[in-house]
Amino acid sequence: DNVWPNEATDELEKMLFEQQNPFESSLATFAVPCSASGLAIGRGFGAEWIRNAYHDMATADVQAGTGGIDASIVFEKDRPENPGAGFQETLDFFRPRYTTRSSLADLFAMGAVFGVGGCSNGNIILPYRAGRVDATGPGPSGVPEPQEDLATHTAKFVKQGFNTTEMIALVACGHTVGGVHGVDFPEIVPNPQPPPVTGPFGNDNTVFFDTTTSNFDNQVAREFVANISQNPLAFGHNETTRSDFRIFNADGGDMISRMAESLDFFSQTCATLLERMINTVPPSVKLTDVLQPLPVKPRKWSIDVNADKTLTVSLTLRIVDTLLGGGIQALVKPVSRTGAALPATSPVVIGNISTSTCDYPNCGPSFVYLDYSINIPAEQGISSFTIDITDGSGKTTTYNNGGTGFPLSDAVQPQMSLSTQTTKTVNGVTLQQLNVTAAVYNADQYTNISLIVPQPSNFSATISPWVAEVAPMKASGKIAGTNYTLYTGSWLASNESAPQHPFDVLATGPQGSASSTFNSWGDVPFVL
Ligand code: HEM
Repeated sequence: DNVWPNEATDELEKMLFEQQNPFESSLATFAVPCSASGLAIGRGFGAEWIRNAYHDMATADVQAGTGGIDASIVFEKDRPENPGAGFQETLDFFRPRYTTRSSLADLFAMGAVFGVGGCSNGNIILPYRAGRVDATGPGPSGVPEPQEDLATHTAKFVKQGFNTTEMIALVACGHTVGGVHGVDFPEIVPNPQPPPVTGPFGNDNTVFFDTTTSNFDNQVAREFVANISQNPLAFGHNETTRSDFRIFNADGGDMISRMAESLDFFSQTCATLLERMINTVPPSVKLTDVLQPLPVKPRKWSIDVNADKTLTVSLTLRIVDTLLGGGIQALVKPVSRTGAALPATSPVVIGNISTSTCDYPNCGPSFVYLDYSINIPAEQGISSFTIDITDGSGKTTTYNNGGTGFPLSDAVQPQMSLSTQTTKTVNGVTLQQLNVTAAVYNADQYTNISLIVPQPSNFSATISPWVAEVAPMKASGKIAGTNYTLYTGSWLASNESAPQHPFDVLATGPQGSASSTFNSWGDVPFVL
């Protein structure tokens, strides 16, 4: 069921669909337009991300059920089969989004979705599933290299799960964007190529695969079949490295001709094969259903316990804009801790209403963000809400998150205005410190209340599994007239490059547990 919350998909759903949102920079934006980038001349993010996904997948052995999209490429960047800056550039770009709720392998797969979507201007939208598991070290080698012969390439693709026809198609799909960079392949593209081009990020001497390098289209096939191709892997001066020539002719030229003849056939073939490519994972890894945008999704929320014995629920809802029909009639109906209906609340509108749109066509719906400030007696509290949305024709529909309402627990809540980010210098090293105060309802029932910040298990590894670093929290006062107790705890980073991974507050005891998870450091004031 497509309901909220869902730890496996919530973060990824946000990155996939909220492409131009007012809260944080979008990953997709960098692949749009396909030609633009902050990289050296001749390089583009879309092309790099597609190649990155293929090289990550290429170490798969589908028969043995190993490898696939597992981010093992980050441990394999120094291999001769992986030349060029593209893999490091891709890693640098996606690593900041690597969390307990978004594996690097899932991010790499999403990079391919953005590359294909952005470069095809929305003509090809790869369905996206989550759940890939990151490798903890390198896999066996397996990426095809241009100087290898056809038999070697065919065997490598079979190992990856693709027959000869599929190999031809997949290579054509990959080599419709980007090109061969002379700095990395001087034996294919002699360095320097006249005329020399310089730019702010340098020139890495690229010869593109086709004349529409920034379009994910069938031009690479059309030019190949017409014998007027600039593709250095097809007609380059170095015959040994003409791997595209050998591969495109592997079936006598049948498949590449069909791809050249019809853009629709090309697009459908690439959609099918690239989807299979990003979903190549060991059988032990279970991918989720294809991610669909939630019609209504709590985007940000917090609950403050006030001195006047009330709670302020601050809630930002993300709503598919077509549901609202241009208006903002969307009434939130909170439900108390015991299940009683509380007064309905309209959105607060100050200034312009925030929206989010796609970076390329067909990526998904546009959204409207509505803010709510809901005041509730602390004694009643909140457990969930539903929302009544009235569309442009005046019809009202209730959204109840698949029947149960949207859960919002007030049992454990960080109080951001009482929390701080600071630094502490230990042995000359400046370390980050997070000081969190949380309000806990009926705290007597818990034996342990702690602040949890996930951190890399190995700071010297490129990536490593997360470990939960746990800092105890201690009672620091009661909020008079309520059943809330404040708990305070501090987490000190163990390393100067500690990532600001979202934090949890967890209360456990013999009668059960309660938590507030995945809180953003950005909501905690920084104090010098
Ligand atoms: C026999 C199989 C293949 C060989 C020998 C091969 C070889 C190459 C070479 C030598 C380059 C130039 C890289 C650089 O200069 O940085 C390249 C670029 C590229 N390849 Fe392949 N490739 C193969 C299959 C694929 C497949 C299956 C895909 C994806 C589906 C793919 C996607 C790309 C992309 C997108 C680029 C452009 C990268 C950029 O411009 O930064 N390749 N390939």
